Amino acid sequence: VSRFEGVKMAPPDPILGVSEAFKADTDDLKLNLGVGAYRTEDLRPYVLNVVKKAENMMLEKGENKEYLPIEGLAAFIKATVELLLGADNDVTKQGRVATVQGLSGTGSLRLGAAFIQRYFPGTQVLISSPTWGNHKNIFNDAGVPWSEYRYYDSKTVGLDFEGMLADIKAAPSGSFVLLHGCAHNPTGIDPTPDQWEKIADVIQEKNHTTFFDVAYQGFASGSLDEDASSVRLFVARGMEVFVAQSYSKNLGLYAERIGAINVVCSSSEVANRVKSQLKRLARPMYSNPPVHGAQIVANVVGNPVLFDEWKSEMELMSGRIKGVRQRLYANLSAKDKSGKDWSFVLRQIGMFSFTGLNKAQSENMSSKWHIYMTKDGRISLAGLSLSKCEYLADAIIDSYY
Ligand SMILES: Cc1ncc(COP(=O)(O)O)c(CNOCC(=O)O)c1O
Repeated sequence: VSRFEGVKMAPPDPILGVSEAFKADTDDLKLNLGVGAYRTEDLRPYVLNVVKKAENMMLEKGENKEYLPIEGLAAFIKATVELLLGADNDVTKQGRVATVQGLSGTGSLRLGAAFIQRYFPGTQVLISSPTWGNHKNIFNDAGVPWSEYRYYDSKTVGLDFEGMLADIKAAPSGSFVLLHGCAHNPTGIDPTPDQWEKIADVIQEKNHTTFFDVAYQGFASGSLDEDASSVRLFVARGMEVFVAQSYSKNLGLYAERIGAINVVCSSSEVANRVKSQLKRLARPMYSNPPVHGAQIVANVVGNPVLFDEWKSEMELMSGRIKGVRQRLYANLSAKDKSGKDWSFVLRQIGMFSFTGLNKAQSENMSSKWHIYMTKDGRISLAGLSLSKCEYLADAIIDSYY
């Protein structure tokens, strides 16, 4: 008898498990609106032109395969913090940011969580309700307790701003507050600039520390600067913040696992100590990070021509998603005779639309219409083409009523 008899089968991942179900479906009409991965109009994965050009540069130059330092590739670290805070940001110039290359957004969140567990054992992190499916797993496995702040208001299909502020205010002083920098996943609902100011006020009043999760910079609005404005607002106020970054979406480097954890500190002396402890946590976790994705980011950002081309490709990707959002809304409002207001589909930004479909209704979407989405009612518009919007609208209306 095996020693592992007691090991039970794990449940399928709420997001990646949807893709498995999609693959098993043999119907030609099937649509995968589960995983947040960009597809072109003909529903194929997209490798950005700038990524191909950067890789050609690397092949010509010839890269060795030596270990990177624990903190990652120096050129990447310089590029990633400048993208986040702006090239001329004095916080960067003052050396007040501890930046360590992470295994994409997930690994960067995990490293930040490990730091919190080590230096603030028992202190909780507040996460939005709902939030990205993996946030709870990351903090659970890092041994960081979490509780939820109200975020989504199903009545208005908008932000429960009063509830959010109240819950952040009610939390014990010195809690960590996880905020999506832009393109909230799964709701697609972001605070307005004025609301960000009020959120910063409460966090400062309570001596909380913000943990920004920035997985869609440049992908939500098409502008790198606009999508970083919430982070830059908090940093401009002199707040110390954690920021996890990911290049999965905006540079399409999903499987390269490239991201960073940044800790903005009150002085460079503190930043150096924080960075040394982040490295100390990374070393026994994975020792040092992979070079390929870091080199691509460094080459794209470090080359003005490629950087500009990247910006236009991001506008193209976010523009295509805005187009399907509008087409979907047009079909929903034209077909639904009940007079329901579907305009929330237009107001939401980023890769996702939070349809308000419940678990049973989203199951009807897959069983009857072969459309795959997460059980919380989220659909990834990145997996939708203009030509499929009518079919999707029919399915949503059929499932909704
Ligand atoms: C908010 C957020 N943080 C972090 C991440 C981390 O992604 P990665 O580890 O690939 O950088 C993601 C990626 N989402 O995954 C796709 C999906 O929700 O269907 C994310 O959405």
